[in-house]
Amino acid sequence: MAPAVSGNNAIPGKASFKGILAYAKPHRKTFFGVFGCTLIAISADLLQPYLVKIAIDDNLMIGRNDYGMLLIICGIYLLLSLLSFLFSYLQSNLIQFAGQSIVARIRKDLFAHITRLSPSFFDRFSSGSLVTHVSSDTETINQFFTQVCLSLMRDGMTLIFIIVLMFQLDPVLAGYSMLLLPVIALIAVSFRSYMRKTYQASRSRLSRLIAFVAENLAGMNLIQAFHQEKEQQLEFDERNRFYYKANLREIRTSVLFNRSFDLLGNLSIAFLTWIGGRAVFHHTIEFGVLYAFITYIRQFFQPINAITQQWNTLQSASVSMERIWNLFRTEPDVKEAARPLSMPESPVQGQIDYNRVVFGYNAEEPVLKGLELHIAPGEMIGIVGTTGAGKSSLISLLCRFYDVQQGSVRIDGTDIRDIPLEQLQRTVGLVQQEPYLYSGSILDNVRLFDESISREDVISACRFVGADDLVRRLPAGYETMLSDKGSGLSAGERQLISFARIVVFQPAILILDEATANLDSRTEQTVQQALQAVSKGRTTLVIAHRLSTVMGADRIIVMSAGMIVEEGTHAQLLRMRGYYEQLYRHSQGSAEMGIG
Ligand SMILES: Nc1ncnc2c1ncn2[C@@H]1O[C@H](COP(=O)(O)OP(=O)(O)OP(=O)(O)O)[C@@H](O)[C@H]1O
Repeated sequence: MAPAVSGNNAIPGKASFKGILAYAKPHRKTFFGVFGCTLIAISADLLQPYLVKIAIDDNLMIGRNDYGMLLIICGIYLLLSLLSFLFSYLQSNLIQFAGQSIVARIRKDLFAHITRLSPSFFDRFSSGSLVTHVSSDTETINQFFTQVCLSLMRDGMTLIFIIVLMFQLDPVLAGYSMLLLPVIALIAVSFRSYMRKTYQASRSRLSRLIAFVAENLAGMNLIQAFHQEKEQQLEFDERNRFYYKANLREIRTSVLFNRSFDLLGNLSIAFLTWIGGRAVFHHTIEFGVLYAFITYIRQFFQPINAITQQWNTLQSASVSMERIWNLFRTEPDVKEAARPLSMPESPVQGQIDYNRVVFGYNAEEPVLKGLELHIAPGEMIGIVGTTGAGKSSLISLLCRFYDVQQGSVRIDGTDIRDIPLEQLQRTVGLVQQEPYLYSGSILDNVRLFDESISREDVISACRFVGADDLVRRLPAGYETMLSDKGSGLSAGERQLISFARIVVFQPAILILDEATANLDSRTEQTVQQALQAVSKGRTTLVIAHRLSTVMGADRIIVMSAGMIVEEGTHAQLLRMRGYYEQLYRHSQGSAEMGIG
């Protein structure tokens, strides 16, 4: 499995925190609003026990029996409750609005950034871990704003207010209560590191589980074809069990922590009732003060507990921030030139030069070793060779999925690294063995959602490649919706749709990667005809395992171990009696035996 973008043990860096916080800046006013609402809601909440204390000490206990005053106190109490309700509601809505907006923006930028990354990045990172970053990591950041920030603000303020009110009521009792602070801090700190570990273990196991499911779903047909269901099930069970155990451990720790806090809270109430009760007996404090104190001490634990409970979220948020920030910092390997040059000829002629190209997926192991290849405008080149010879690598370089390590690839004399990426993408059209079809209509799949291309252009392109009849036979014609990479169409039909794309977008250079390898001979014929039609007037490179696909090419190059070992027309190569002739004889044998 590919590793996560950054390890789970990543130390939350300042840079990542600052970077993510920059997303919160436009919402400064909202955060001020939240602060204001919190201040009003807390004040309203905390004044209530104080009111009861006034009612007890200044009215009930001294036998004043002032009904009017009692009624006013009850009225104010009710009003404070309403205020607290209203401003708490406002505060929650405001913080949710800010959090959701921030995260929606991060998700948008993240997705845009991922789509700009080079194929080498996707070689390294599994789609499963990327799904986790875009979905759950951003959600954790939302929790950071809506839970951690809110709790720090609300519970932090509550704590300060309670301490002030306690000292104002009775400094001695308040002093006793403060004795509890170090005990609370000790418990919080001792649990902290353990909780962090359990949390991280559970997160990394969950991300491994998600990645496994995503990879399995993507390759389900292969798993079923090779009867790997049992093996995969065993592997899944193992990962599932690991996650289950880690999750249970995390929950157990968290419950133990919370219950210890409850226990401590109850012990302190007992302690205060003892000390305060004695003081009431000795008339050193009033009964209302003791009542207010007991109420405050209950409320005293709540914010501390709430803040420490946020520790988990803070931990996960810092890990998520670090991972997302690392992703943002990942630069595409293939970059736009600092000063891009446009190709001199317009329209593009389609001359291609590979000049002493050295390339490898890692620098130590070159796949192409000083390759030299020159292709004239409009020429059709067939590329053949054994598996792993470097055929796909050759065309990946022309599409600039990767950059050469030495030498250069040029189109019409311009190094492709100097050509603006968008112009290069328009110049080089690629039809892969398994053309990618999007969820959407046939119409949109041909014009790649480019509304500036008319329906008529799409229809005439389909007619040109011989796909019009097949599209019209579909239930909704050009509006037929394809789902799941066009699973309703045959391989040949998907191929024809991708040819129609080429006709619509008119690239000067066309690349076909084993485009007809999967087709039956009748469909192959249709596709061959389409290929002939599409390749007319443009430089075409065709990689084929079936020699029949490239026999008519202007030139065939034969590759082996990253080098061109033979080249010429079909007839010339046969006359050489070399590598190509062997391949040809082998393919003839296979055809006679009904293979390939
Ligand atoms: N993304 C990649 N990361 C690392 N190595 C790769 C990658 N793609 C290909 N290779 C390696 O580079 C070498 C050349 O591969 P390439 O796909 O270019 O050969 P090919 O001739 O197209 O083979 P095939 O006919 O099997 O598709 C092989 O050894 C292959 O294992």
